[in-house]
Amino acid sequence: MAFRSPFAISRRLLSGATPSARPLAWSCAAYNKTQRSTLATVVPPVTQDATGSKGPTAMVFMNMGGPSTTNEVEDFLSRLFADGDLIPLGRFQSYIGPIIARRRTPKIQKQYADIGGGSPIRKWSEYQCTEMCKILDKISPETAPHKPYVAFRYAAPLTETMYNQLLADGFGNGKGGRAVAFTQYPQYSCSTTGSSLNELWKWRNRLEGKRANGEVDPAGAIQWSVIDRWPTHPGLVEAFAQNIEAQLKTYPEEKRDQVVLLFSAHSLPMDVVNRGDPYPAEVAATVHAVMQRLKFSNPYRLCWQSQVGPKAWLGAQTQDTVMEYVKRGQTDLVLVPIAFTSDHIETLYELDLEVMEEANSPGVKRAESLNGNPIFIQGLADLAHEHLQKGEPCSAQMTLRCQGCRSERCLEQKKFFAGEKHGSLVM
Ligand SMILES: C=CC1=C(C)c2cc3[nH]c(cc4nc(cc5[nH]c(cc1n2)c(C)c5CCC(=O)O)C(CCC(=O)O)=C4C)c(C)c3C=C
Ligand code: FES
Ligand SMILES: [Fe+2]
Repeated sequence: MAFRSPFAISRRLLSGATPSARPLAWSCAAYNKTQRSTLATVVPPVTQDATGSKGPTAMVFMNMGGPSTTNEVEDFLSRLFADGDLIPLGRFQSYIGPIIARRRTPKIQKQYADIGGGSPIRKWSEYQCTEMCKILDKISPETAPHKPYVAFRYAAPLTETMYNQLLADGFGNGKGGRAVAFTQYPQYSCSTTGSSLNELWKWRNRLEGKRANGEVDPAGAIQWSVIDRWPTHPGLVEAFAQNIEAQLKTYPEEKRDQVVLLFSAHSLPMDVVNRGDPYPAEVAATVHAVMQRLKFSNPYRLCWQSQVGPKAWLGAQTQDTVMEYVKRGQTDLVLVPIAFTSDHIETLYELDLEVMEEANSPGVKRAESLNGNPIFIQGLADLAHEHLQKGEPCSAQMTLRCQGCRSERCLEQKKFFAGEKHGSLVM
């Protein structure tokens, strides 16, 4: 079965929205024609070739994704509400999920319409991954060429599509090859990165297991490793810090150091927090590292946004925080989205339209998202390079399940990605 490159599909949808004037090598039709057919036969196992390279290496960016057009909103929400790792609805998930998704669709469609007709996450993910791979080819020739892939959890290109593409491109299928699952959530949550890894593990077993009566033959299978978290990586911290500094410069010098920095992250339901999810602590670690880099120049707080439904969620909420400080007379505030690496509905709609409008004060501003920031993309390449050189399957943190976790899926997935070396430690 022939699969179109997920990147080629995106170019059609976004029609010229790619933020680079240069052509994206991996999405170029000519490149696909020549390179893919070659790749399909020559992907070597992870032994060094005559040039000294152990490549090609597939670099797979994992994220939740978003609807590129308003027509995709219902499918996006249906997948999201079908995900028991994100929204556990018990035995009736497959019935209740689609009902909630359908009822929520018009409201969310309107929000995407208001931010320009769709989520920019696909455009940015493809750009960031492609640019990172170009840098990696230069700084890590021993694992070159690096091939960019994107695997989204709830929107195209889905994990299944990406995996089929990997196989079509000559990875796996008895030929081995190395692939890195690189989460684009800097801070680990079982509801985000954990869910993406569960999905990747599922499709690995389904698609590679086809070869030998459902059993995956490890000899010729893709060799996976995982970049599972990077909350304090210097490239991430530097990019955030520079964006904050740029926004602070827009205030008059005499009151610049009195501007309050409000770091804002997507909230988590309290039952997920109490289960022991690592995300709140890792978000706090990012905030602290950024403030350390800024030499604690300004007062700051961390607050939480985008709670959905009637459950208790981690607070204080971003909107309440802004309104409370404005009410107290603190009208110079810089909002800093700290848990996502590109713009999305939470920044473009919730912060820029809802929060800013309600605050109704010119002193309330937002730091730019990382998007195509070259410092950030260089940071991604450095991080990937460090990972490739280390040769570890994942971080030590991956071997621990949450204290309250009862999920067999989490257990098996973690054992798999922790690999031979650390798999026995998973508990
Ligand atoms: C680090 C980021 C995120 C965490 C943690 C997270 C947890 C989480 N989210 C929901 C429910 C929904 N999230 C929705 C959209 C959405 N979520 C994030 C990020 C995180 N979510 C983003 C970036 C987006 C928007 C994507 C885009 O296209 O811009 C939605 C859909 C929108 C809506 O219906 O309001 C839901 C639902 C839960 C329950 C949860 C933790 C368990
Ligand atoms: S819920 Fe955290 S490891 Fe399973
Ligand atoms: Fe969310």
